Formats: sequence, C-alpha cells, structure tokens
Amino acid sequence: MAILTATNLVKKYPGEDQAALDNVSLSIEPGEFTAVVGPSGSGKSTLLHLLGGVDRPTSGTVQLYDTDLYQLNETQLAIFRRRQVGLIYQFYNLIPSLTVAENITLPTELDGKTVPEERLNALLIQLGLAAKKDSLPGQLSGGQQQRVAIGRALINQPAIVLADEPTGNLDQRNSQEIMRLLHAANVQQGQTIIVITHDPQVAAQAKRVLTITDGRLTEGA
Ligand SMILES: Nc1ncnc2c1ncn2[C@@H]1O[C@H](COP(=O)(O)OP(=O)(O)OP(=O)(O)O)[C@@H](O)[C@H]1O
Repeated sequence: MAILTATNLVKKYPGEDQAALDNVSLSIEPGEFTAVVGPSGSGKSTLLHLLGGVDRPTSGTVQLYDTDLYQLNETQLAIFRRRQVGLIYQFYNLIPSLTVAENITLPTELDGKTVPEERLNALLIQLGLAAKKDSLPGQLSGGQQQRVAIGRALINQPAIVLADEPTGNLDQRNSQEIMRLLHAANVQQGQTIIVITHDPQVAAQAKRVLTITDGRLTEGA
C-alpha cells in the first residue's frame, strides 16, 4: 500500500495565469528513495510543499497513510507535519539563536516532549556533530549546518523526509556526506525520502526519478 498518494493536484498562485502544478498524480511506496528533477520554475518546490502539507493546493488531494492532509485545519496540519514530515531546505533554515542540540530537538520540544539524552547523543555522533553540540549555527560550516537540518528532520522519526535541493549549496564532498546520511535514514530506518535536485549525480543515487516540466509530472529522468 502506498504511503503517500497525490491525486489531481493543481496549484495556481494568485495573479499567475499558468498553473504551477497541472493535474499531478503520484503514488509513493513506503521506503522509496525518489529524486524529482526538472528545469527551474517547473514546479518542483511547489510539489514538495504540497506533499508535505506546507501549502494548500488549488484542487486535488494528498493522502499520507490514511490522513487526507488538506481536510485538516491549520492547527491539525501543523501538528501532523511536525510528527510525520521531515523537511530539509537548501539554505538549512536553522534558528540562529539556538544551539545545534536545541535546533535538532526543536520539533520534539514543540510537541511538549523531551528527547532522551542518549538518543540525542547517538544522533549527534551519527551526524558527525558530537563536538558541536553547543555551537550556534553561525559557528558551523555549510555542510555542518545541513547535517543539523537533517538531524532536525529525523528527530521525530517522520514517515517521510522531503528535501528541497539539500546539496544545492554544498561542494561535492559535503554533498556526498548529505546523501550518505539520507541513504542511511532510508536503509536503516526505512524512511521514505523524496529529494529535489539539479545535480545529476544526486539523482543517479535515487531508486526512482520523476521529472516535472511546466507543472506536469512524468516518470523517469
Ligand atoms: N509564492 C508564489 N507566488 C507566485 N508564483 C509562485 C510562487 N511560488 C512559485 N511560483 C511560481 O510557480 C512556478 C513553479 O515554481 P517552483 O518554485 O515550484 O519551481 P521549481 O521547479 O522548484 O524551481 P527552482 O528549480 O528554480 O527552485 C514558477 O513559475 C514560479 O514563479
């Protein structure tokens, strides 16, 4: 059974004549590792945001397990997203005044829960950030900041991880490290991962590739 099903998704932004997403349907199986490629402006980020409950479609549905995302009200959707969706962005989106540990544990804290110290420490070791636990994002390299963002995305063990150009701002060595961590989450935790990328080397590492052109989705590169 699919973990994520999008049906006839249309997204028209106000004031735009053309739909950013034009009737996109898509089914993702649990544990899939999927890359989404396509030209700039073709609708990749729009699709990712709709799959993750970040924005609302003009029409169409997104179902994660048996929850119809856009039947939820804003509060329900925010809670669902925090628990079930891990989001990773090109420019990390960390909170500058919080330490590495605080950034990573934020989604759990927002749920009124505490991350056990052993789990946090194990994750920091896995991310290669043990020595940076109390550092602020401004004291880290880009690759380190992205690893913090991965920790934050994984801390609640979400059903799906959505990454929008996670390696777009990184050199090849750091890109490889980010991909290694995403693959580890995929293989070891069985997490379902969707990555937007412009990098053919990153797309080549995915089991499935989807292409968006002018808001329309096709299977394959
Ligand atoms: N908030 C918005 N308001 C109006 N138009 C938008 C908005 N966000 C995106 N668009 C438009 O929707 C279309 C798809 O944008 P989107 O960001 O999804 O593309 P993309 O494939 O992710 O591009 P890139 O690879 O450059 O990040 C573009 O024409 C863009 O200008």
